[in-house]
Amino acid sequence: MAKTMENVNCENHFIFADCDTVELAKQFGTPLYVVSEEMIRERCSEIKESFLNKYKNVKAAYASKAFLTMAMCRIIEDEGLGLDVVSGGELYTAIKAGFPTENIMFHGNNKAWEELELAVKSNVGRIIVDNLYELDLLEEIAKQQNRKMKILFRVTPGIKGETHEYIVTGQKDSKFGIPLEQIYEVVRRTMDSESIDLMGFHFHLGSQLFENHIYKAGVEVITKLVKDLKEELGFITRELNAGGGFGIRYTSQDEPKPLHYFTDAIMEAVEKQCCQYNLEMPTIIIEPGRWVVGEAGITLYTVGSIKEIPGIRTYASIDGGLPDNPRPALYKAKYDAVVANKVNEEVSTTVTIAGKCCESGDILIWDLDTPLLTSGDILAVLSTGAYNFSMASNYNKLPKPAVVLINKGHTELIVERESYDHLLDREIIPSYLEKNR
Ligand SMILES: Cc1ncc(COP(=O)(O)O)c(C=O)c1O
Ligand SMILES: N[C@@H](CCCC[NH3+])C(=O)O
Repeated sequence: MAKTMENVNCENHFIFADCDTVELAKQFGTPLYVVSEEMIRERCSEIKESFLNKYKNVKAAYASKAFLTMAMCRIIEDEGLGLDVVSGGELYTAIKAGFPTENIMFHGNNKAWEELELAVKSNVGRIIVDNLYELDLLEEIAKQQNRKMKILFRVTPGIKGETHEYIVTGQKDSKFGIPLEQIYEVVRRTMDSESIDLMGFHFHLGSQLFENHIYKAGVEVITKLVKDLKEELGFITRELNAGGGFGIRYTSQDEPKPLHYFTDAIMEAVEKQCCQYNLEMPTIIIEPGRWVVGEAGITLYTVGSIKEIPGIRTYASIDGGLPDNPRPALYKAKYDAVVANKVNEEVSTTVTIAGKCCESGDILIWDLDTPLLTSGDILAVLSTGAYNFSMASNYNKLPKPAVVLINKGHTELIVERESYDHLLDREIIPSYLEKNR
C-alpha cells in the first residue's frame, strides 16, 4: 500500500512549508533541521485566540528551552509573547537578540550567582525562585544593585502527570520547586523584604501531557495555598503561572488536544476556586514550549548503509542520530518519518532507522514502513522542532546540523552547520605536550 501524502510534488518529493525537502537537502546538506516560521506563528495566533484575547488578565511566555535561537526570539517578540529562559546562556541569547527583558521569566532549579546577577542587571521581568538557597543569593544581588526584583516561587504541587518518568516534574519527589509545607516560611521571609517583590506562584507538572485534569488538580492545590496564605499571613497573590507541557503529535498514535482544552480547564478551575474562596482573580500565565515549535520542525537525513540481517531486521543508517536527536535514547520517544524523495511509492518493507553514533541505543525509529530504500535516499523525520536542536551534542565529534527557517517558501539559514574547526574551537594543547614535536 502506498503511503499517500498530501504534501508531495510531481517529482514525488516531500513538500514541507511549501519547500521541496529534497532540494533543501541538496542546497544545505544533511543532517538538517528545517523549521517553519508560519507554523510557529500559527501556534502563536492560536495562543492569542484561545487564551490571550479570550480571557482578561492573562499572559503567555514561550518556553525557549524547546528551541532557542536569536531568530526565534525575534519571532516570539514580534508575536507579542513573553519568553521563559532557564539558564544564563538562554538569557544571554535573548538579550543579544534584543528581546525586551521585562517580558522574560527566568527559571532554573540551581541558578548560579553569575546567572542571577545577569538577570538582575538586565532587569528581567520575573525570576521564578526554586529554593531557599537561590532566594538568599537573589536577595543579596538585588540589594547590591539596589533593585527590587519581582519573583514567583516555584511550588511542587504533588501531582504526577502521565508522561515519561524523566519529564514529570510536579510530583512530591521532584528536584523542582519548593514543597508545599515550606511555602509559608519563604513567603513570610519575603513579605518585608526590600529587594524582593513576591508576585505569586508557579507550578509546572511535566511535558508532553494530554489530559487537562491534572492542570485542574494543580490549580486546586495552588489556589488552596493562595487562600491559606491570605488567611494566615495576609499575603495577596497577584500572579499564578500554570507552566507548559501541552502535548503534540509525534506519530499517528498521538491524539493531541487543542490548546483551549487545557487553557479553558485552567481558567475555569481558577475562576471556580477564586469564587469559592472569595479571592481576587490573579493574573494567569502559561508557558508552552514544545506545543509552539515541536510540529513546526523536521530533520532531513541521508540514508547511507542498509544492512539486512536475514530473518531478523534491516537497519538503514542515517548521517545523524543521537547527537541531533537524543529523545529516543533518553525517553524511548517515538517518531514518524517519510522518505522525502519517494513519498508516494509503494510501501514494501520495514526498516529500523539507525543513527551513526557508536551506541547500540542510537536508533531513531524502530520498524518504519517504507518504500524500498536505497543509499542516498532522503529521510524526513517529523515533529523534531522541539528539544532536538536545543538538546543536540557533539558526541563522537559529530558537527551539529544547520538550521534553516522557512517563511512563505523562502529559506533562511539561521544557524550554520558546525565545521570540524568549530569542534576544535575551544581546545588547547598544553605547551608541554607540544614540546618534542
Ligand atoms: C518550568 C517549565 N515551564 C515550561 C516548560 C515547557 O514545557 P513544554 O515544552 O512541555 O511545554 C518546561 C519544560 O518542561 C518547564 O520546566
Ligand atoms: N527535554 C524534554 C522535555 C523537558 C522539558 C523541560 N523540563 C523532552 O524532550 O521531552
